[in-house]
Amino acid sequence: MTNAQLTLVQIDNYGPWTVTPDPRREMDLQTMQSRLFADLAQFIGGRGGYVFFTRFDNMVAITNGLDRTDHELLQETIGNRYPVTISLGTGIDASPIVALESATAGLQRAGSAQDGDRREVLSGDFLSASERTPEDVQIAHFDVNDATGKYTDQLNEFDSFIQIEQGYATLMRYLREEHGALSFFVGGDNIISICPAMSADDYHESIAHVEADAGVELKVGVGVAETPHEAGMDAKHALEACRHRGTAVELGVPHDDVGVATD
Ligand SMILES: Nc1nc2c(ncn2[C@@H]2O[C@H](COP(=O)(O)OP(=O)(O)OP(=O)(O)O)[C@@H](O)[C@H]2O)c(=O)[nH]1
Repeated sequence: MTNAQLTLVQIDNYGPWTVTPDPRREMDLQTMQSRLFADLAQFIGGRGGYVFFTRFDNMVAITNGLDRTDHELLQETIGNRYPVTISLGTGIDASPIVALESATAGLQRAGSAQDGDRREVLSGDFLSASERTPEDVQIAHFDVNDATGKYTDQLNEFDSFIQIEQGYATLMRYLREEHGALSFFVGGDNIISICPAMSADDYHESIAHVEADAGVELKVGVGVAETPHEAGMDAKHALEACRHRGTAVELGVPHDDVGVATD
């Protein structure tokens, strides 16, 4: 059984800040948001977690392996270096969406995202070392089949983007509704999902649904481990196994099983 620790990252009072005293230059906001995401990715990724940019003012992380002290340090270092602060809510559950619901509830109980005096909230629980197991995190790494040949080398960038986003929209909704999984576009033609304990059949059905609904063909590699980094690396190796074997779904392929490089 999986046991995901999710962290909701919310920029405090960001809406008002973007227009105070006057609306700020959009490219300055984009620069700040993407630098903040880069710093979160480095901090959380360096400790074995994954963070996704989602809407930038709110970001979702899977933080198995990060404890309360790590979260406090993250708030402190962002507060020291940025013109904004962040609140963090955590939740733990076998179902990723339930974990995120409880992470969200902690912040919502403390006040609104746009309360000027609700700052640097840290709410929720953390997995203790003794609770952690090698089955806690299931990561699925989806990739569009031959995106280069079908889209990038054929269509202009905007029409390629529409195709990829349609596949993403269909997949994210299906996995959310059928399995309580959380899916994030990570660039190119790649989608990474935080999943509960799902079977190969579940993944085959997900891929079939996206092909039928959006006309986008996917393959997926899946990894299971104690931390997002380890599960995510196994998922990438499993995706390489799909390419080598011509399969649509590969689960937990050992690194040396398909003649691909190990990390
Ligand atoms: N975030 C992320 N992006 C990747 C990764 N691998 C590839 N990409 C992106 O995906 C794009 C397409 O690469 P591929 O998926 O390898 O190419 P493809 O044409 O779809 O070919 P096949 O996947 O082999 O069918 C690249 O230009 C990158 O932007 C990855 O591991 N993570």
